Amino acid sequence: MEMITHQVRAWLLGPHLFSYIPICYLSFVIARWIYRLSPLHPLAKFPAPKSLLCMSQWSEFYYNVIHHGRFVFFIEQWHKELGPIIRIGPDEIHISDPSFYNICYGPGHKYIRDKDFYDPILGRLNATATIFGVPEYKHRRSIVNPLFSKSSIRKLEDVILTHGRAFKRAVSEESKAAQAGGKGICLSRLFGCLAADIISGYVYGSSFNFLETNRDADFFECIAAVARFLPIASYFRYLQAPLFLLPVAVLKRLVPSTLRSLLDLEEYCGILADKYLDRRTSGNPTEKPEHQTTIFGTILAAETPSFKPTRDMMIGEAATSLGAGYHTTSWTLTRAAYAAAINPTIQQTLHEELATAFPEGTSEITVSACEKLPYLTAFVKETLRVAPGVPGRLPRTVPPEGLVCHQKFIPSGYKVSMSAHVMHQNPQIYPNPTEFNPTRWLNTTPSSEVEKNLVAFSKGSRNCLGFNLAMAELHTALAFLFRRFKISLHKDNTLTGEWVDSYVITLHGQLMISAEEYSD
Ligand code: HEM
Repeated sequence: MEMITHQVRAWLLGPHLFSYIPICYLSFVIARWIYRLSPLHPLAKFPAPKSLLCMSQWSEFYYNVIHHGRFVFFIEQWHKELGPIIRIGPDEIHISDPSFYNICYGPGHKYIRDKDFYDPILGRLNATATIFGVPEYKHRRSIVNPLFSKSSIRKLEDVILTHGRAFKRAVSEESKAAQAGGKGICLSRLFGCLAADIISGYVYGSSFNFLETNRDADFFECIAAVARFLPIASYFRYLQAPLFLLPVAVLKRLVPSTLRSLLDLEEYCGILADKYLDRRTSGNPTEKPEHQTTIFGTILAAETPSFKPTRDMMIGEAATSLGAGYHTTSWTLTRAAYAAAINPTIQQTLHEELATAFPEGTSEITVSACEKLPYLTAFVKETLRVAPGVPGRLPRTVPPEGLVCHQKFIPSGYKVSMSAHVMHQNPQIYPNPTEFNPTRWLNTTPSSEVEKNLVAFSKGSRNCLGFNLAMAELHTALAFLFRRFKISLHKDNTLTGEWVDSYVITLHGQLMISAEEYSD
C-alpha cells in the first residue's frame, strides 16, 4: 500500500506532470472545437456560414482585422444567403428580424451586455458605460442623465451655438485661404474640431477650443489610433488588465506615442475633478448653478448618504463622454456633408429651407429652430441610417428563460446580437437601401416602420446617453454650414462614402472641399 502511495505521489509530483499541461490544454481546445462544430452544440441548428473559420473566437479577428473592420458587411451578406437568424460565432446568434430589436435592446434590462465584448473596449474607466450590473447601472445612469436631457440642452444651448459660429468662421477663413492658395478645405478635420470643442465645452465646462487654437492637435491622431486598435482590443484583454493597474505616469512611458494624448485626457479630467472636489472640501460644493452644468458638478450634486461620488468616477464619466461623443458625431457630420457635396439637389433643398427659416443669416440659428426643419431633420436621419455612428453588432446575453427565435430555441447564457447597419439596410423597411434619399423621412410618424427601425442610438435601457446632445449638434452644425456655404468636392478629396466598423464608425480618407460663401 505504501509502495502504491509512493508511486502515485511520485507520478503527481514528478517533472513529467508539467509536460502533461500543454497536452491537456491542447486536448481541451480540440475537444471544445469539435463540440462547437458538432450537432450536439445547442446552436448547431442555426444556419452558419461555412467560411466562418471553424467557429473559433478568432473568426471575428479574421473578419475585422484582416478584412479591416468589415465583419458587419460579411454578416449582412450571410443574412442574404442564410436567412434572418444565423450563427456568427461559437456561442453567438445574429438576428436581422427587426421585430426582435425591442426584445433584445428595449426597456427591461433583461438582455445584459456581453462582458467579453465590452470589457476590453471600455477598459478601466469607472463610468456608466462600463457598468454591467443592473441596479448599479440604473442608479449611475440616473445620476448622469440630467446633464444630457432636452432641458439641459436648452440651458446649455449657447455652448453649441458658440462653437457652431466658430466653425462657420473657420470654414470662411479656410475658404479664403484656399482660394488664394488653390488648396482644399479639410472639412472632416473642422468637424472633428467642432465635435471635440462642443463635447469638452458641454461636459467639462471648458472647451478645448481646437477650432480657434489648434486644428492639428495630437488628439485627432490619438483618437484615430484608438479606433484602429479597438477591433483587436479583445485579443489583448489579459495584457490590458495588469497594464491598467499601473499609474498613468508609468503607462505613458509604455504606450505608443500616438496613444499618449488619451492618457493626457485622463490626467486633464483628473485635474478638473480635483478642482470640484477641492471646492467641496472647502465647504463650497456646487452652489454656483453653472458648476452643476458639467459632468463633475452633476455627479457631486447627486451625493446622498448612500452615494459618495469619487474622483475615479468623475474621471471615468468625463473621459467616456468625450470618447463616445466625439468620434461618432464628427464622422456623422462628415458623411452628411459628403452626401450633400456630391448631390447638388439635396444641397440646394437644404440651403433653401435654411434660408427661409433664417432669412437674416446664421445669427438667427437656434437648436430648437433647426430641429423643427423637416428637410434638415430628414437629411440627418438619412445620414444616421446609411452611416450609423456605432454600426456593428451589440452582443447581449440571453436571460434565464431563453429566447425562441423563428421556432428555434436559444438557451440562456448564449449571445444574441443585432447591428444598426443590418437593420438600416433592410429593403422591406427602407426600399433601395443603398440610395441616399432624405425624402424617405418626410411625412413619417413616430410609429411608422421607417422611424421605429432607425436604431443608430440603440434603444431602451442602454441607449445612447448623448442622444439629445448629438442630435442638437448634428442639426446646428449642418445648419451653419449649408445656410452660409455652397460646397463641392475638391480635387484633393480622398473620402468616399465607404466606412469601416471599429466599434465606432470610421470613414476612409479625408473630406476635402471647396466652399463658396453666400452673400446674404
Ligand atoms: C451621432 C452620434 C452618436 C451615435 C450614433 C451614438 C450611438 C450610440 C449607441 C448605439 C450606443 C449604445 C452602444 C451599446 O449598446 O453598446 C451609445 C452609447 C453611449 N453614447 Fe452615444 N452616440 C452618439 C453620440 C454621443 C454623444 C454626443 C455622447 C456624449 C455624451 C454619447 C455618449 C454615449 C455614452 C456615454 C454611451 C454609453 C451609455 C450606457 O452604456 O449607458 N454618444 N451611443
